[in-house]
Amino acid sequence: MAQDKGPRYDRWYFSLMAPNTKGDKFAWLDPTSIYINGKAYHDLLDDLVADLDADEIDVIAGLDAMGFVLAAGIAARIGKGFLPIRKPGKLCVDTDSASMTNYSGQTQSMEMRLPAFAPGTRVLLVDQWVETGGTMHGAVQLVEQQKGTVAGMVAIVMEENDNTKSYREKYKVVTAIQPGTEWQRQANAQYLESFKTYKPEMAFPI
Ligand SMILES: O=P(O)(O)OC[C@H]1O[C@H](OP(=O)(O)OP(=O)(O)O)[C@H](O)[C@@H]1O
Repeated sequence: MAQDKGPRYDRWYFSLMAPNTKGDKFAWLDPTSIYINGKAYHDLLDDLVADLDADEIDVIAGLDAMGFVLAAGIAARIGKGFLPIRKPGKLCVDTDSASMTNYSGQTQSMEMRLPAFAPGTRVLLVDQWVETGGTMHGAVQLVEQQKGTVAGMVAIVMEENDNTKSYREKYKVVTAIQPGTEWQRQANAQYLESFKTYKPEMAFPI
């Protein structure tokens, strides 16, 4: 029997996200379990693509590493190209660099090929998850350094804080978990009630 998606504010695939079992050095959850299951991954892409206007986007930038998975999926769905924004030292071509501090508290750089696009190009930024917003800040800098325009931001969720509030005010932000919902509240608290019943088998592909 086909899995019912559930309402937009309470999609079934949200509860496939896995809790951290490795402690403080790691992110508090792992959304990649969604990607294992074809129905879940495509229901997620359906939700993200539904709120995008392809006519307002020239290229989809994915943030290293797991942002690549969603960015490439969205690019394929809406017929756009894919631009990787990478962690440092990965690209073997000329690069621009931007500094950012993420949830771990460490300041790192991010890199994008130079040049990547013509001035005025509209770039959609896609990441898996936005916690502090630091990684997105690095990506915004890279786009603006090459005189591109940020066409919007996409993630499974954007936790709510001062950084991300400014993103919602300034850009079109599309998230699977939407503001004002119980799932958003739990994401802000960095604990999902679904962790209590989560089992890896729930995401198995068959
Ligand atoms: O909003 P922030 O505090 O910057 O955190 C969000 C970033 O952290 C996670 O990636 P991570 O750097 O752990 O790398 P990964 O994609 O390789 O798992 C996530 O996918 C974002 O890229």
